[in-house]
Amino acid sequence: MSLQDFERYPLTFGPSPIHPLDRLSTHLGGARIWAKREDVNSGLAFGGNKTRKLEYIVPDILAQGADTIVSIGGYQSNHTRQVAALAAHLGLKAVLVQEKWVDWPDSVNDRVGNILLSRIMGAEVRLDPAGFGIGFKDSWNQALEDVRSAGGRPYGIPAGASDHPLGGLGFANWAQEVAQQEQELGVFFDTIVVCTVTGSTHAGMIAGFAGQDRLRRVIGIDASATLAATREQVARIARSTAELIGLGRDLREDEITVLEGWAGDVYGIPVQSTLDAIRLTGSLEGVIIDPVYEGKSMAGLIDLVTQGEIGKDSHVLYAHLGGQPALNAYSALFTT
Ligand SMILES: Cc1ncc(COP(=O)(O)O)c(CNC2(C(=O)O)CC2)c1O
Repeated sequence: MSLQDFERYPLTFGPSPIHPLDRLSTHLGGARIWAKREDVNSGLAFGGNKTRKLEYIVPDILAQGADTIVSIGGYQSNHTRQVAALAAHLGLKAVLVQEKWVDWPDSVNDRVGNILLSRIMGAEVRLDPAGFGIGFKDSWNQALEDVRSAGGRPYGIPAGASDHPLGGLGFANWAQEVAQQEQELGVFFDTIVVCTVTGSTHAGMIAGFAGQDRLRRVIGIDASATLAATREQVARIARSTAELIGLGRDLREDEITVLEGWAGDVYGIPVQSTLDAIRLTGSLEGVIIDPVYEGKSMAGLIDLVTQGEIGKDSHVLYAHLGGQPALNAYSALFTT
């Protein structure tokens, strides 16, 4: 089998754009930094990395004749918002379990940003007091059972669409798309930097790039603050995806890199480096990143470039995976 053997249901406009971040690169005085923009990849409710993953899951949803998609995330989950958009697009129902993944002192957490959008798109939003975790949750299983009991035909998508058998294909395809765009741009991105939480974005990239001729580093920046669990999940999904697409060899340990240091103590709570990265990227490039995910991966990129871990001669590609709607739940951090 190869990636081309898997049906993809297009939800994106086509290849997501790649552009240089030259003011940021000059400011940091090191590698040339570029961004690949999943935050503008689709017309479905601001798109994002999950929309790419869902392209490979839709054929299975349709083949199973499901009438309701059931998924899970935190109150400000970008994933569940993208599932709501997909359900609306396909004419299906959506049941979204939104757990209290972030103990954030703002009264609007469950009323603005992503959860607001999901409600607008007609999803059934179920608030649940359970805390953060990237594994399978009882609340999700219960939601599936409830749909069945009501006579519905549910299709379950786990958190982040990561621990789904097809969850890594979207970003294995992303890796092929990057190789194509490098030809057009006349550049080679020796380093990729990506935020990692439930893992299949990063894992798909690892599997996709592993089959290419030129070696490159794919650096995951942990934003889960549950590093061991995320490292295990990335490795497991990368290996299963590599097998699905017929890589034909085992992945080496050095192909699976998840770095800690920018997640802070708990998932979903920005730390100073997160806020600094958000303001720097915003003020130098007019590019908006969020406090839960991309602000943490950009903080990692900034340190790796300024410390020379990513060399001055490198071209580093920053995966901007979306996430901006959640900023509305963190507005108290940006009052000046
Ligand atoms: C904007 C953004 N950037 C990076 C990530 C991390 O991707 P992975 O979960 O595939 O590792 C998310 C995930 N979000 C989750 C969600 O529920 O939104 C799955 C956690 C993301 O939304």
